[in-house]
Amino acid sequence: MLTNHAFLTLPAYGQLKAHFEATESTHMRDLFAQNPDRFEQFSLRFDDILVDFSKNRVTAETMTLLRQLAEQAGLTDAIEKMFSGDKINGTEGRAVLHTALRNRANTPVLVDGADVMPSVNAVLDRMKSFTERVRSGEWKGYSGKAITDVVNIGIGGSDLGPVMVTEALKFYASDKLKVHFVSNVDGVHIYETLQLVNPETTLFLVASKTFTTQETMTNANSARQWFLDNGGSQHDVAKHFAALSTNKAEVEKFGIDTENMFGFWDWVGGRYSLWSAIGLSIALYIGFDNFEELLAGGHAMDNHFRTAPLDQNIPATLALLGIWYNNFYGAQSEAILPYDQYLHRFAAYFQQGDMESNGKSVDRDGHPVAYQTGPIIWGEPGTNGQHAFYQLIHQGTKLIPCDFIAPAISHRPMGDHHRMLLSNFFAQTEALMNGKTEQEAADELRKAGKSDAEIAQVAPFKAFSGNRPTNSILLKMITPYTLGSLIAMYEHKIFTQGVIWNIFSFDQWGVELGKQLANKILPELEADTPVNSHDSSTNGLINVYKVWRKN
Ligand SMILES: O=P(O)(O)OC[C@H]1O[C@](O)(CO)[C@@H](O)[C@@H]1O
Repeated sequence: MLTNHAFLTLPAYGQLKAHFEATESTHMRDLFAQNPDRFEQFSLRFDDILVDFSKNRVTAETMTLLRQLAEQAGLTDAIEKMFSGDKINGTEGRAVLHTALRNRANTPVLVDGADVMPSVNAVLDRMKSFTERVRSGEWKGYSGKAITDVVNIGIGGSDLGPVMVTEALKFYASDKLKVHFVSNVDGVHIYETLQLVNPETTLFLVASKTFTTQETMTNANSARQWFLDNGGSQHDVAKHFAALSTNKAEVEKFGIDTENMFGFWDWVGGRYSLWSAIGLSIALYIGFDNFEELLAGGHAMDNHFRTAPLDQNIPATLALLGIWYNNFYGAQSEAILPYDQYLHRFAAYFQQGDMESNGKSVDRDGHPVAYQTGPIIWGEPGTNGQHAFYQLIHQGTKLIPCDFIAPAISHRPMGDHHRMLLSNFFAQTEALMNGKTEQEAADELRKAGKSDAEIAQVAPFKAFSGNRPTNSILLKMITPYTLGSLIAMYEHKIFTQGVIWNIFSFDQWGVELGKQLANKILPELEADTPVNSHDSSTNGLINVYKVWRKN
């Protein structure tokens, strides 16, 4: 278990508070003017990833104090505990070992005294041979045809990771196999997906750690019914349905041949499971070699996180910067802005990764926290975001630290597109940092021939305060390996913050209450008789629904 501490009483917290008060009004423009080496001093490289954090409201002293905060919170010890299989998920009594899933060094990792690596490798071997059989066409559907479409049915961590990675690595995909994802219990999702596929050539992957999740089981049942109604027989289900789960009993109950079950373990959190059997849709889509590259990239970042000193440690640095804004500047959110269309689901993926992990308000002793924990994560790919919400980032009243992510080389070089995209990537962080003074705005207007009256009227609106923090994460190219490293980098950032805030990052009790209430309401929706067992709002809504659904 992790060592507990009181975040607000860590000596470095008090020092940071005083440092914040003394430096809050410093403008990054001045920091850059004073220090020509700022980029070298405040950027880190890892393989083909450059993390430039120089456009943050920090000095060398800020970073030193933040690192002291991490040390005082026991980060080094916590990292070792996670990697070595300690049961750091305290409320569920579980180890947290997604790192073992990508442990390409194959060094033993012990849980309750037993090495998990042989089981990890055995599942990977089965995934490999299954992937090869499906991709080569050797695996046949019931009418003897090869598989052309894979439909992954899952939700949350059993969906978002595979969706994000298959989109991000589309360049590596085979054109013989399409992937589709069904997550929402809204029948529209499965209906529309089934319109696109043929039962003879479709493989359904039912992806659920627990195999009890309402949305997934409902969609899986509808998919099986559709399969049976459209030419498949009960006997043929084995050729068209596979399960990715930890729950063998429920898989059997559903009727999936356990030969077609790819297992994982309770020490894999749902939102950290793309590296496990949950990644089968990824392996099928991009091939097993590429899936292994993804694992290798994640493993390389694990080694970096575990061994690099704090001043060289990329995930820890990003985590500390996040804490600086979250706990001292009072920033409520962080934006993730990938300048790469293939990464268009990256922010959505880390909405779950971060918000389900660190959206907690009770510390590891079970006491309410008296400080802010996990931020709101949001974002869209650049340049679309620029034409939607960047106005608020540039000139709104809120401080929104942003991560800008871009590859130097595009997989699809089309004319000048990539250069234009990157000119926006570079320009935005420069603009957010520098801003534009009212005087500069007035000078521009004067040059454009505006009168003094016009200038006085318009210049205030054309001024930008700047001093808005950004990290620039420049990758050489989005390959399976770099993507693996990038994902692991964010995972460890989230972990580091959870350690410093003294919260449990690997449970998610907050999603339970809504599930329980939905289960209570579901039978109440059957009859047309009005309900009166809830508050007046809930009763009112249900009763209007009961009237309206009749038309
Ligand atoms: O894989 P399962 O068990 O279907 O769970 C799906 C998702 O539901 C949650 O438990 C809660 O949203 C997530 O953590 C998880 O990723």
